[in-house]
Amino acid sequence: MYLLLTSLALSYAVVLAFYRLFFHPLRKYPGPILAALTEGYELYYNIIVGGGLVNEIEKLHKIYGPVVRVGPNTLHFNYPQAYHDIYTYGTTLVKDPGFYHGTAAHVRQSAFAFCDPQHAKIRRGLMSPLFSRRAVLELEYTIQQKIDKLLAVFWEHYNSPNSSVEMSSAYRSLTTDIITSYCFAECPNTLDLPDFSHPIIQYVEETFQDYWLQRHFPILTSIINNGPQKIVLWLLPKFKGYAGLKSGLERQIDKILDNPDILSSAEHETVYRHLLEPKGQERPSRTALLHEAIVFTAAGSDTVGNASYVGTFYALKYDSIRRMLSEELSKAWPEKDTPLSYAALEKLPYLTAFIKETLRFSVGVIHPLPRIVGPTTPEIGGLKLPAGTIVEMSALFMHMNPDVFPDPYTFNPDRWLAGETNEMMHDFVPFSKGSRICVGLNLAWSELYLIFGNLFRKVDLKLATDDDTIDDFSPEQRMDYFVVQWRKGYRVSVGKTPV
Ligand code: HEM
Repeated sequence: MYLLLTSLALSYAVVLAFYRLFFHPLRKYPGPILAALTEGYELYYNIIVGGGLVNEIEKLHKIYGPVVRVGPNTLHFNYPQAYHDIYTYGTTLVKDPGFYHGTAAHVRQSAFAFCDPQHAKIRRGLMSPLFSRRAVLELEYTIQQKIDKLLAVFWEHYNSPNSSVEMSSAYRSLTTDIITSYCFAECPNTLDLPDFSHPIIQYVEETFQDYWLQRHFPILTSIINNGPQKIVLWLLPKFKGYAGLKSGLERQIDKILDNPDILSSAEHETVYRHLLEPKGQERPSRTALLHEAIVFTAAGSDTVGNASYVGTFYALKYDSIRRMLSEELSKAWPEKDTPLSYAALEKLPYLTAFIKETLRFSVGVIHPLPRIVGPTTPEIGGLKLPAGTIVEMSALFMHMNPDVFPDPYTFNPDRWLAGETNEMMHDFVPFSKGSRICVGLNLAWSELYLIFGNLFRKVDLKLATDDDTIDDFSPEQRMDYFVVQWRKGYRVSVGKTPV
């Protein structure tokens, strides 16, 4: 019996391999044979190498050209027209369920994980009023309050010449408190821990690191959610972060469901209020509320935290950048103890160029975002592809395209100030494009203006270097866990600006 089953399985594998290599509609596209044969190629770079897929794809494009078969049924592109086609043909291309239902298995009922464009549109419609520019302008005080708190921690705990701040955790604590206050009118007060060691910071980082296990073994998420917690976490300790994040948010949601009046007494509008009072639509379930809350906490903190972290590094590494920021801010903001609004900061040309360069360079969501070609999808980058083909292009390849951004691996805000920037703006896609563009982009912009504005106006930061300090956010340092993570980090010393 075993012999029969084994020979059947082997025959199936041989026939499948033969089909994928010689009869598959993508057979004419170049790429490594192993990638054409099996999804194991992607698994190897995601899990065994550990966040290595984007770097590998970069190498593959150098060998095979602008279109590479990176999986049995997947093409990765490396030219702007293809990116624009994939992400703007709206509902004719959908998010790939094979990818999103695995990677986002822990948040299956969130807008982020919905692959059906209609479902995503309805859910996004419920939440988007909280993320409109108007709402962001009304609630910017929630951002300013947390920045003030970070600065107070700096003055109180890091004002001696021998102390230094680990900036990744500091920024992630700040952005966690911001996003949770903004979305839920309640936050874990991670900034109350002056060494920035609140467990939620680690939980979020670990949750992203679990993405590839979930992507390739989606059953793990069911086991973690439904099995006895202690045993499961003993067997799968990597998922402790996710379990911690989830249980904290569950407590918050249960409190609200038990006593919905809490929402009307909250300091300001919250995402729960929008979700629980849908006009003419079905109210999302407890699980859906939880899944949205996890997405907001993770997506809202990691991405802005990463951008702040990378941008600050270059402002400190290159004195000219730091000087330009300080001078512009001092002129526009003479009374630094009176807050300056986001609307005023937005008008500053150098700060704006610096933030654009930061978003270009830091590529927060670095993984290619896979979409499935539908029967009515027009050509992608000039190619007519069969329905069912998975197409993708990482934003990294847009932002590091030397034809549009000369010398792309140099951090250079001046590129945004020298003459015509239309072409760069067209290919500047930190938040993706089209119907699945980032929900939180208005909030992200305002956070970055307020964070950089306040820090470079009020704090005299200096890089505190040692052997472990990163010297460049270069390809060798980056890891692709859907979001970008870095192998090395940096610390800073803190002082007050003179006036
Ligand atoms: C610099 C900061 C940010 C960057 C670079 C960024 C980038 C992105 C990108 C590229 C996507 C598309 C993902 C995909 O198609 O799979 C996305 C989606 C999303 N982002 Fe952001 N994001 C940022 C900040 C935020 C913030 C502050 C929030 C706050 C709530 C947020 C919430 C979301 C949500 C809910 C989605 C899913 C949208 C959907 O699938 O329809 N993001 N983001």
